Amino acid sequence: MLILVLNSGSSSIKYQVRDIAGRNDDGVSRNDDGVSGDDGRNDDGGILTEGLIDRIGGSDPGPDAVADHAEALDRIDAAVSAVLGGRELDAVGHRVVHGGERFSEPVLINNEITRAIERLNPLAPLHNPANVLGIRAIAAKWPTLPQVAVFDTAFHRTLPEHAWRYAVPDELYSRYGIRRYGFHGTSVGYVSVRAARLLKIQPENFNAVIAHLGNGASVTAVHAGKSIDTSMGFTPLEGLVMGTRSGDIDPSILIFLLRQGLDADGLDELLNRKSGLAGLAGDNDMRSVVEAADGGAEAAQTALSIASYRLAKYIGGYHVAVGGARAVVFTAGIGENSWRFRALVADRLTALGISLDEAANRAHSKQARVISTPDSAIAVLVVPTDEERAIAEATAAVVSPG
Ligand SMILES: Nc1ncnc2c1ncn2[C@@H]1O[C@H](COP(=O)(O)OP(=O)(O)O)[C@@H](O)[C@H]1O
Ligand SMILES: CC(=O)OP(=O)(O)O
Ligand SMILES: [Mg+2]
Repeated sequence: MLILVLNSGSSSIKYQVRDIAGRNDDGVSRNDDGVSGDDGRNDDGGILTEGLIDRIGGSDPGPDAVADHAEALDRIDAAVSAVLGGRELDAVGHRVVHGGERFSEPVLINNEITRAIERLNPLAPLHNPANVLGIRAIAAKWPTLPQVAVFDTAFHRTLPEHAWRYAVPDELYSRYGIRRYGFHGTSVGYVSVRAARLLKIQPENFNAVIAHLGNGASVTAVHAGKSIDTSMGFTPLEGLVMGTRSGDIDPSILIFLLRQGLDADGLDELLNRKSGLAGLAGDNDMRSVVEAADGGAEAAQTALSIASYRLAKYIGGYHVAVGGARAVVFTAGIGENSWRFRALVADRLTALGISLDEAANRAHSKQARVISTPDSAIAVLVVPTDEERAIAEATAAVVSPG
């Protein structure tokens, strides 16, 4: 079964065409939890083509600059047509960031579902609009092709009420659905299973803190394999310091700024697009921020310090929430690639008895691996995420169940 997966992030679209049946023909079985192999190994079987179009709408207009998600989709269409060579796609699986209260499982998309996803746009302003654009572009091009939505929020449906409810009158929840939803769930669920297997722990017995650090960043407390708390909330703005998002701030700051004359759009722009690393250091890309910090730029050094401190505080809290984590796991763009940022975070966790193996932390690798010393009280892992794979398998299951 040929599945095209579209993963529209805020600054990038990752795409992949996977042959799900081909993988099974190769003798690799699909496990119930959607992760093949029991040793944390990355199994790349079945990928026909894949690509990443990043720095969409970025500030530096290079020769390969991509203006927006629509232009990115045109490029993807050309690349995919070239490898299909006359074969036809069986389905498209979309990463959809916000599923609201309604969607807790992957669903087959129709016009009504697309409109429901679109109605959630205000709750994920950097993401759902891009997701909807992708769904409509595919429907226009291949009107009969089944499309499936796989939601970032679904993995967090296990949050207990003390974690999902905000301390505000119930009307805000009952009338507007204001609660913690949590995001990056497809990634965190996948990474959690792989991390557990790497440590030879049954995934359903695994307690861990998982940090998904991309342009958007969140950290999740996993207890017995399930999400019990997570740093993103009603929208993907709460929690950690991100590329362009502030993460946690005192809500009174919004009230103060409203009274100063800033309107809702202005606040949205300020906190979702002009804050985080971009607001502190003038650049949303971790590579540039680390480079600037190394070059002596104080604003970049301060930005790294604030971001690593914020994450370390959450890790300490979630270690308590899960009743003692067996592992702290880093994943996504920054988590997988920035040894500098991992070291800054780990340096703040010595009170938990965490110690990094410096050489292992610095080593370049695409493999899931342990980067702590053997005597570290909690194992520290880098586990590459594979949202596309998880989405392809969920899509296949919806399109041809059983
Ligand atoms: N080699 C690297 N070193 C440091 N940071 C990196 C590296 N590669 C990617 N990143 C960072 O990863 C982030 C993007 O992560 P990604 O998971 O692709 O984000 P998203 O899916 O939200 O677009 C950016 O901040 C980028 O700078
Ligand atoms: C939910 C979210 O922030 O996603 P991303 O990290 O892809 O921007
Ligand atoms: Mg991402």
